[in-house]
Amino acid sequence: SKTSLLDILKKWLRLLEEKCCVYQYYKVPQFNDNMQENQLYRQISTYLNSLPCLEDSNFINLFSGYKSNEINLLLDDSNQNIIVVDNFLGARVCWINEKDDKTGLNSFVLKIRKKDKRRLLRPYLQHIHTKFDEIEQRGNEVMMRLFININRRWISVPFTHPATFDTVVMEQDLKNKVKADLDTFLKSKQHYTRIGRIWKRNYLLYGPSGTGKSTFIAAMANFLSYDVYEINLSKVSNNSDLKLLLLQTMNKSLIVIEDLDIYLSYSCDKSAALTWSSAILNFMDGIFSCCGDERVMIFTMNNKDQIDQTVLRPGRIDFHMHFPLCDFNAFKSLATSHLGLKDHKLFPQLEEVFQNGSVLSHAEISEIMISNRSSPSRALKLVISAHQSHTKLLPSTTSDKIKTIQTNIEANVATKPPLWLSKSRSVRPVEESAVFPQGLRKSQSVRPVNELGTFGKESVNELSNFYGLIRIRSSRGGSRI
Ligand SMILES: Nc1ncnc2c1ncn2[C@@H]1O[C@H](COP(=O)(O)OP(=O)(O)OP(=O)(O)O)[C@@H](O)[C@H]1O
Repeated sequence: SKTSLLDILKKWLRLLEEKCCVYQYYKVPQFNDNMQENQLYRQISTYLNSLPCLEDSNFINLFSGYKSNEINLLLDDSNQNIIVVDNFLGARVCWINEKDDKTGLNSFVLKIRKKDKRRLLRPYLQHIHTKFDEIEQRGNEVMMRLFININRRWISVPFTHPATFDTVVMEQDLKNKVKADLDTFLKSKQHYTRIGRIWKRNYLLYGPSGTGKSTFIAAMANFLSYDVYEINLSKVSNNSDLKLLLLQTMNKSLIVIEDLDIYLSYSCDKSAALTWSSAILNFMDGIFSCCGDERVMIFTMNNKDQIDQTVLRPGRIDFHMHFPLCDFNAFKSLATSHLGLKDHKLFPQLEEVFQNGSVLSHAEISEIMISNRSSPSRALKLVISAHQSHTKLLPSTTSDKIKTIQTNIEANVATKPPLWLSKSRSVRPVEESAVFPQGLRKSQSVRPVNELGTFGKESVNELSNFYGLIRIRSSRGGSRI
């Protein structure tokens, strides 16, 4: 046909042109010799992926987009010799994707006619830079990204965590302090340069599990509109991998290491803790930490007492934030947001039980409220009873939780009846003839005791159900170097 003949002709013309006309080639590797990401490579990749002519390229990946009916075309950098042809100032420029067989690293090769090079090269690269900034700007408005490490590389997914400083329940003063600290940090580029310090800020968030540390990190990211790089240390095999990961992070980002105490705690494995300490110290303020600007590093821990205190000294950690168990004020905020309660007749009683000490995390109270949304009174009673029974809800497996609570109940039932186990709000009267453990009398209003003097299957099921609703983070394991 006419078109295919035209195509063949064009192809021949191109081949002829390549033979006769001298082209200039420019290679843009993805990484430099120090394995630092070449920003130009990133800009070109983003730019090429935005070109409508991408669909004319010889090999392209198709992905479903963010919206359900959207299809995105993306360069496949695992394949080599993919050609994308662009037009700039009336000239034809050609990009070829190459992959080094030995190292497996990618690069882009720009091919332009020699006669065009003076006129085109600089304005074209400037054009790519400007387009990249525009795309990033748009992207940031639409979507931030969460990066996670797979060994020595990052992969990313859209960051869509809805937490904000308004939704995180904590002391307002502390929230304001953090906001002010971040605001000052953002405006302080010149100050940091003047005093010869790297423009970064390190935070330590510490406290029991489920008190909102990770949620607060998400709120900080949303406040700053920064991408988040979450380093999973169990996927990092040594100090240089950690450096490499740091080198590949971008400016204006949050770099997070969660549960650092697991790796640094002397009580577990002293030599591993020492190795990690040195790696983390380098990471926090070593010479490598100066690559890049405007970064906030966040470390979380359950307990900061069992680790080498040099890790926590000023300069390494600039801001310490304690996340305690849920107190009465926090409880009231959760009751408002989760149950729509501003006040309740049980609040005075709740205030009293909280005064004797908090035993539940925000996560645990949230779950009680979420699973009893249809009955706020029941949710409040469960919180009261959990405090009264002084039951720690921390064992990691459901069967352990059930065992723990049963033991607690059996030990305490005579003095502290765990009413919160009862599904019905009214307390069932105890039969005169029933046999009760530990001399329980009928005047004591507790419910689920069977003839054998133990909690029946039904009660254990209730426990299972109750605990099943509590989302406690999986046991905090992880391999070490
Ligand atoms: N202070 C809080 N304000 C609002 N919600 C909270 C708070 N703390 C916990 N939550 C709720 O509990 C869940 C778990 O909290 P989160 O993961 O932030 O706790 P954590 O302190 O990071 O726990 P861990 O130490 O186990 O990582 C969150 O999804 C959130 O819904």
